[in-house]
Amino acid sequence: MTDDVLWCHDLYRFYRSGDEETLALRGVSLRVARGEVVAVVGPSGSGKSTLLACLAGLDEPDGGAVTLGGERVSHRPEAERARIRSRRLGVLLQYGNLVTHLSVRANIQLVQARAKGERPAPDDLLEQVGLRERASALPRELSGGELARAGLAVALSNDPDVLLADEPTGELDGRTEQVVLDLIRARAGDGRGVLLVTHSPAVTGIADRVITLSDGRIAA
Ligand SMILES: Nc1ncnc2c1ncn2[C@@H]1O[C@H](COP(=O)(O)OP(=O)(O)OP(=O)(O)O)[C@@H](O)[C@H]1O
Repeated sequence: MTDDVLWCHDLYRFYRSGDEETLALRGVSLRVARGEVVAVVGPSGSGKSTLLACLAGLDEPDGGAVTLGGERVSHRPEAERARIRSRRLGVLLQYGNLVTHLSVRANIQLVQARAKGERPAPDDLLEQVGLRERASALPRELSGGELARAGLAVALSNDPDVLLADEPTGELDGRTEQVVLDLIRARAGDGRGVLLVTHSPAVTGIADRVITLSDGRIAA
């Protein structure tokens, strides 16, 4: 029994277009232990988003394996990957994880309808991110900072073992950034884990470990 809440071994991902082949991941292995926040940094094009998508089971690696909370997600049919994601994973993506025609509260309820087990009350989640008053708002009615916090509430609404986030603080002002970072850091308590992809020193500042990707590999 491993203590790792997220684990990947020897991940490879190739992209082909015509005769061109890009090796986006070249044998990436990493682990996130329970209670740990890990940040992944690296220059543009180094493979960070590809790695995040493979870890989330949103993309299928060409080689290697991924496990989430001890369950293998790689090399499984999409329906099974979706089931594991809905129970174990929260994903916060740079370009939003909200359904545009649903209110913030309805977005949370949508994720919760697919998840099993203990689920936090939507209004409690919104209270935590300081958006209780905006529960009925549509995503387009929110400011950038409110949208980031709503995205975090949605990512946490299935009470996930693992939170994966791509540039979670984007363009936020300093105060909102701190609120979001405090919530993410707190998320790694209770035996859960967080993996963040970022360019921001403020974000790497909350990490227990920082991993550098370079040209699809983990740099020494
Ligand atoms: N769908 C795709 N088809 C072809 N090549 C792709 C595709 N997605 C990514 N790539 C290539 O794979 C490599 C890794 O891209 P990726 O988006 O993972 O990097 P990144 O580190 O997240 O970059 P950034 O910091 O700019 O977001 C790049 O060379 C990119 O051009």
